[in-house]
Amino acid sequence: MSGRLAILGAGGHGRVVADAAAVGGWDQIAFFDDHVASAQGTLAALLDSLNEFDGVIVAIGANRFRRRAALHLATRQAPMVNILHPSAVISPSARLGTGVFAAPLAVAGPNAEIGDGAILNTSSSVDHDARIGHYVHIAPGAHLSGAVFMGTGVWIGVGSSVRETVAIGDWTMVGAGSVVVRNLPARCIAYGNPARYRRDLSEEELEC
Ligand SMILES: CC(=O)SCCNC(=O)CCNC(=O)[C@H](O)C(C)(C)COP(=O)(O)OP(=O)(O)OC[C@H]1O[C@@H](n2cnc3c(N)ncnc32)[C@H](O)[C@@H]1OP(=O)(O)O
Repeated sequence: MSGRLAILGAGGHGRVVADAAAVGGWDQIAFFDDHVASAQGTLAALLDSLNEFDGVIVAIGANRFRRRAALHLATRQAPMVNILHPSAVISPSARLGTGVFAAPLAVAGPNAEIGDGAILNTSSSVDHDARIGHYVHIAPGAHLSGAVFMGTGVWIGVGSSVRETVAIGDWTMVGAGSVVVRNLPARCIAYGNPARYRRDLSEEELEC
């Protein structure tokens, strides 16, 4: 894919997405961010200049903020695209939503379903028949076995693994290095080996 790409989010994750986009052939890349002075402009500026871009992706690591921004852009018919690093291995039978990012060495297996705005971060894997909801983040080095189910906005911490067929409810955060062997409810924090429910997410955490 070549052309002009707008990335909303000029932080560390945005730069990872930009690297993948450049390797993948996008030749002009502009950052937009409300909080980074070096960005070309704010979200408002991006909304005003959408017709200058061939593609737009939201590169905000926090799942709720990424979702909010993507839904806002969708109301303005932004040309949302997926950025898949050329070293990512996506099965031909996997189904990807829009605004998906697959980092270097990420894998999505046969018949996997990856929701809008999901992040498959560096060297993570999502195996066959898994269903990954919208705005999920699979952090670097996390591995999901076959036929797992992740609700909207789930966060799987760096280096974690999830046993086959396990289901995790919306917005739940699984801590770094966890081993998930049982289903987890929505809107909670869980971690450890085996991963256990620790507490519910606070209203404040659910807002960020
Ligand atoms: C490219 C990128 O960088 S992507 C980013 C990748 N980063 C991640 O995946 C990080 C995921 N986040 C975590 O693991 C966090 O520790 C969370 C969300 C699980 C918990 O965060 P908090 O609620 O703030 O917990 P906090 O740091 O206060 O720790 C509370 C206790 O839990 C323990 N704890 C926290 N996380 C873990 C974990 N993953 N495994 C085991 N114990 C943990 C702490 O040691 C502490 O124990 P103590 O009370 O005995 O001292």
